[in-house]
Amino acid sequence: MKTADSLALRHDGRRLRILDQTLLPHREEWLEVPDPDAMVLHIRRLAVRGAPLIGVAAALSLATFAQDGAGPAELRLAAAHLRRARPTAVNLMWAMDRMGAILDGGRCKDDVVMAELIAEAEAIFVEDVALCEAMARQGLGLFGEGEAVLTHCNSGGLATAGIGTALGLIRRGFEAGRVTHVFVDETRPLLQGARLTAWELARLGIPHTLLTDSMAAILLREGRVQRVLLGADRVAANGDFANKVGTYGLAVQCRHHGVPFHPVAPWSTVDLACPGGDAIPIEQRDPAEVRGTWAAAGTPAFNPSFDVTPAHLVTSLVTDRGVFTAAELASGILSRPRLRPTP
Ligand SMILES: CSC[C@H]1O[C@H](OP(=O)(O)O)[C@H](O)[C@@H]1O
Repeated sequence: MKTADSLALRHDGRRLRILDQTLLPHREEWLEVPDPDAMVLHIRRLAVRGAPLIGVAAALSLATFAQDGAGPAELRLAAAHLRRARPTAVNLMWAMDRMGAILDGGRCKDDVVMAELIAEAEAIFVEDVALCEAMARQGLGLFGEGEAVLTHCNSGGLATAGIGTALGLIRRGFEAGRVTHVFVDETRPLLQGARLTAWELARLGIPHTLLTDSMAAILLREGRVQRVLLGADRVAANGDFANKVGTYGLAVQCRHHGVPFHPVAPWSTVDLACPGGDAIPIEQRDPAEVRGTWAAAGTPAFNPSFDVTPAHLVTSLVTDRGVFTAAELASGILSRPRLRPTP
C-alpha cells in the first residue's frame, strides 16, 4: 500500500495508525489498528470519527487486512462488520459498498482482489482530500467581508482525510480574509467542538471563541454571527440532513434570527436512496455519556447522537458539486443526473 498521511490517520505502507480523538486536546496518542475488528471498536468509541473519515478509515483497514493475507471470506465478514460500526454516517456504507463490489466481483485470484482493494482504499483517501478542497472552492463565494461565523461539532481535518467539510471551508475563508472569527459550540455530550474544533483552530491560528451550545442563541439575536456552517452525516434526496445533535435547534434559531445556515458535505455523504430525513437511522448512544460524572448514577438520560434538520431550514447546502438553495433542494435537484461528476 502507498503511504497516507492526514491529521487523524496515517498509513506507512504496512501499518494503519489513528490519532485517538478521545484523548484530544490534552494528549496526542497514535494507535496502530491491527485489523478491522479493532477499527470497528475505534469507530464505535469515537477514537476515529466524522462521517468522511470513518469511511476512509474503514476502507484503509480492510485493504490492510487484505495486504496482511486475509482471504475473500474473512474480508467479506470484516467489510460487513465495519459497515455496521455506526448507523448514521452514510460514508461508512458508501465506502464499504465500493470495497464490497470488488469482493463480489467474481475475481478468482486472491492477489488480484488484494491489489484492487488496496487501490480502491487509496482512491477513497485521495478523493476525500480533493472533495474537501472542492467544497471549499464551491462555498468560498458565500462569505461577505470580515464575517464572524459559528460552527457545531467538528468537521475539520479530524473528521476527513483533508482540510474538512464546514471547517475546511471556514479555514479557506479565513485564509482569504473573508472570515475573521469562529464561534465554536462545545457540542454536548462528547464535546467535539470544545475538544477538537478548538484544537484545530488553535493549531491553524484562527481566532475563535468557545461557548456552550445554549449560548448560541444570544449571539444570533445580537447579530454577532453572520453565518452558521456545519457538517452532515447523511443528506437525504430531498435535502433533509442528519448531523450532530443540536444542529436542528441551531437551524430553527438561525431561521428565527435571519442568519444564513449552511450544511457542508461531500457527495459521499449524500444518500439518494434515502427519500427524506425521517428515513435516516439515528444512532442512540449510551446514556452514561450524558450523565457524565455530574448526574446521579442511574439517572435516565436521552442520548441521540444526531438529529435531522429539514431542508426548508437550510439557506444552502454546500457540496463539492455545487451549492444548492432550499428551493433547489425542494425541486429534487440532488437526484438529477445533470449534476457535474466529482472532480
Ligand atoms: C465532516 S462531517 C463530521 C460530522 O460527524 C460528526 O459526528 P461524530 O463526531 O459523532 O462522528 C458530526 O456530526 C459532524 O458534523
